[in-house]
Amino acid sequence: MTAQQLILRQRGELLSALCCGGSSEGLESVLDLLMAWGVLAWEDYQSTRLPGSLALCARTRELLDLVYIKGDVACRMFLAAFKQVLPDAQKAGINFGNSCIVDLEVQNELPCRAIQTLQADRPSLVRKLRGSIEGALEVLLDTGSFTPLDCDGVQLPVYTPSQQARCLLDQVRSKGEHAAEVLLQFVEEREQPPSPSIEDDRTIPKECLWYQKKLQSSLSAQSHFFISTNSGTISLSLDDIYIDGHLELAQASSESQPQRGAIGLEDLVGLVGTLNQEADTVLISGEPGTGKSTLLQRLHLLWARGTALHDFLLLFAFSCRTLSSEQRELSLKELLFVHCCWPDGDQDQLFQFILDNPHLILITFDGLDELKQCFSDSGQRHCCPTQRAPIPTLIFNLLQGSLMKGVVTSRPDVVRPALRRYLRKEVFLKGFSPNAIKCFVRKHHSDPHVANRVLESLQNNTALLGLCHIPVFCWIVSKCYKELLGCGASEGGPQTITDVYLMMLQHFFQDRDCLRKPTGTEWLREHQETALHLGQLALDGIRGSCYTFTSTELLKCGVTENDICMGFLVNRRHPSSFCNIVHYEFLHITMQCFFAALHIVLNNNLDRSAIPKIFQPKDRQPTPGLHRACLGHCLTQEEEVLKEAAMAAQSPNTQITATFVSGLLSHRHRSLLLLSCPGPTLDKKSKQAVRCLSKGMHKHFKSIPQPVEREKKSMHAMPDFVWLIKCIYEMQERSIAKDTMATLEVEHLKLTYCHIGPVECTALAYVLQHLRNPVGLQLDYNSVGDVGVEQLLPCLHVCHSLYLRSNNISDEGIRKLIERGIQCKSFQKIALFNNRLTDACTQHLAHLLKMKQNFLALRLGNNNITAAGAEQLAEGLRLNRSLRFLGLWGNSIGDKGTEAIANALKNSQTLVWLSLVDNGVGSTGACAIATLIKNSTLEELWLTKNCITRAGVEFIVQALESNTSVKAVWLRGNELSAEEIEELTQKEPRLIF
Ligand SMILES: Nc1ncnc2c1ncn2[C@@H]1O[C@H](COP(=O)(O)OP(=O)(O)OP(=O)(O)O)[C@@H](O)[C@H]1O
Repeated sequence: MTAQQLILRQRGELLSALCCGGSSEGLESVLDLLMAWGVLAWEDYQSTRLPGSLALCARTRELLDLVYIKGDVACRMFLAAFKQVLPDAQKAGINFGNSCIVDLEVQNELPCRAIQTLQADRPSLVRKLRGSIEGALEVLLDTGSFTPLDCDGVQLPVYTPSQQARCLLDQVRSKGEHAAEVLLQFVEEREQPPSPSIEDDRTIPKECLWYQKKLQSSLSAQSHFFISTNSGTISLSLDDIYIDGHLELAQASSESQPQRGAIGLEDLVGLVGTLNQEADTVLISGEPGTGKSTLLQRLHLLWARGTALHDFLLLFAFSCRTLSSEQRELSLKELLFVHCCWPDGDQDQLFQFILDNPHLILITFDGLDELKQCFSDSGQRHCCPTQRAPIPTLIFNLLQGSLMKGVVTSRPDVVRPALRRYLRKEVFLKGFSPNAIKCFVRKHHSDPHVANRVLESLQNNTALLGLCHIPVFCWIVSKCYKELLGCGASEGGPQTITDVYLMMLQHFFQDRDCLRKPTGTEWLREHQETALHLGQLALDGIRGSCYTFTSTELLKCGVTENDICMGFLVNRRHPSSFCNIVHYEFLHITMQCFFAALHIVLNNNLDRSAIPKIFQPKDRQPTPGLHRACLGHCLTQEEEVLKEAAMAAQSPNTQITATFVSGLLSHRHRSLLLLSCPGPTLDKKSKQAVRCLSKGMHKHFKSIPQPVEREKKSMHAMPDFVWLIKCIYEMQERSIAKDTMATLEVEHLKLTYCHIGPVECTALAYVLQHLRNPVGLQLDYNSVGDVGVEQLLPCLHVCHSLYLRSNNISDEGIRKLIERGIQCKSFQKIALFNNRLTDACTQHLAHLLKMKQNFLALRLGNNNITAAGAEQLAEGLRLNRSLRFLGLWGNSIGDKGTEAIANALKNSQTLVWLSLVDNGVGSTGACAIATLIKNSTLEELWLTKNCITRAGVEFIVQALESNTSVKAVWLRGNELSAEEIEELTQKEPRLIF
């Protein structure tokens, strides 16, 4: 089949592979390559971009048409580019034929002009520039090649670093040859001089190259897992399961530029997102099970294969969990060689090379939260690489950058300001996107029929779909697909995390019982002993922050060979032990928490205080890093009990355990547990848990300060608040949610930066829907996403305002939100600043404005709305009689969009605030705004950072002559000279420049 036919036949698949996930990065990278290879001319490229409003799918279709028309060679090149750019999961199932090898003869002749070089080297220039946009702009400004306005255009906060780099290249091209030369020279100068670099093998001792090979093969081996099943042991490679998770820079690189950009693995140790040039540590933080360890393993594997982290000669990988069990003091040399990889040759020579070339060494620490001590920089300063120190001291000094570069992963709870000071950058791992879930399921099930059925059941159960954003839950759901598909539609399928883990428990137990499957709910009773043994081990571990166990510890808890064979424990050979000591771990820490919870619920002889202890809120904890021993001397006996409880709560894993306890004590699982535990005992435990939850919530409510005069009563949720809400959700008892919410009296509920994803949204909606009076729900700067929005719908009727700034929401999420919002009487305000909205959502927003004549505020700043979207929005604005605030800051509606909006609003008798900041508005737009000013109720008008000239401002001045309501018109950053500003301010003091 020819390449042309392949493209035609697979148009749908190619389209969905390039568009799935909503990110244009795949398409843009394909375009970069096609331009570089000379398949597309500049004009062709432009046709896939113009008009700027084209949605991703439309642009992709445009490209497919273009290459098809260009003939078979172009199609071959397209397929080659596609194959090169997209990750495996996205190109699965696509037939590339054997025609997709790049035909180098088609490439451009060697470029002789700078502009041609920009095109020919586009893919590598994008890579090089994305971490140094600011530097490049500075040089272009200094040489007069760029104006400040050009710079602003490139640095639009909605752009990811790669998009900024492409925009920069396009802008430079439009400026001509000189600008292109300046940029190329800048790039050349930025490239690191090759001082003892990996490229120059001759300067690297043989010893190191051998050691590198050894490290590489050890890390490659670690990417293979051996799983025992009934039919024997199967080997699974990381390649077989890995799907890219969503990585996001935690903070903006500069205050004025709130980067929302998702980044790729390659940017983890690159320049992108650098906050502190002096620091050498990169932190990857993420909630439990979001895939931090897996991501590190992937990074290690790519390094071992030579496909990533090219700048590092040696990579040392450590697990804090394993290091925690090391009691001895070690030197850096011992840490590297004993705990990671033993050198076969001359150790001293190798170590000296490491010390002399720290820039070629990368150290990774997985699971900082699993160290028994919190990070501290106040302890012993340790700079001598051969001197011994306790393991935490050694790690903390490495993280402070006194020795070499490092990457560290951690759950966010334990990342404290002391550590942040030493971070080069912080990156959040946010789990799977909706598309990644699909890819994961498809990769997991080679039978497409099964994969489709699993995906279908997820679509029909959005609570479960929400859970699947956390990879570990996605893995369980995929693994237990038979149990999942076995749930009839009427039963609804798993809804809570506890449901998912119970499903897994049943799956593992029944997998072993293949010859004699217990029926109905008997499976747990059949395996009660195993559950109790493993539960005891798990609980002891959680209490002592211990996640690896020796055979002796297993024995102490009564764990038998048979229990081990159930598959919940995996064994790991301790790297430091030459004496072959085997350590056991639960498959995942959340599984350890689940078993600990199972033990608390099933064990009839447990201490009465077991449940209150695990529900102890975090603020009762001792200062982080404090040891049992230090507290012991100075406390009374009563305080000792409190201390015990506080210690138990110290680990975030205790909270996860408490969440599972709540779930297991839910009425829904009563019939299952009754076979193993007497009813009265279960009732007692359940009452205890409910009491703890209700006490915890009331403590929160009591802490709400009285509002100052004329301010709303507002509650800023503490992290424990979200956890308590999740526990209530796990219990699935509406009466508890109702009773709790009956006493909450606030007008505003603030949950910004609380790591709220779809799972938390499900729980929030479950509880908040019982609020007595509507509130403003502020969820800014979380990871709600489209699935989270859908989960929030049940509580929309009790939200008068919904704030969802920076939440990775797309048009689809907005469509669903509005569909429901229209039916909610109290719903009056929405803030959607910095999401992924395009013109495809404006028709829905217009519909909302038409339908809701009590709607007050619509804030859409920093999205991708263009003139076409503004025109659609205007349809709604024209028919609305209530809107007071309209924010469109940082979109690109231009003059045309401004005319449409101004026209639609010119008879508004309610609008008091309008922002069109940074929208490419020129004097034509200003003229339209002047007509709006004439007879409107507007009080504040924001037109900062546009391209309005004096002529445009004159229209506004004239309009203001007959208007008394307007108090201020902000015009900073437009195209006016200092003299013009002076003169216009004299004329109209309400203009602010
Ligand atoms: N990117 C991924 N691709 C495929 N599967 C993944 C991915 N990330 C995680 N998983 C699955 O989820 C499980 C848990 O992931 P992992 O242990 O990496 O999470 P974590 O964030 O390190 O959790 P914790 O904070 O509890 O240690 C893995 O064993 C794997 O099955």
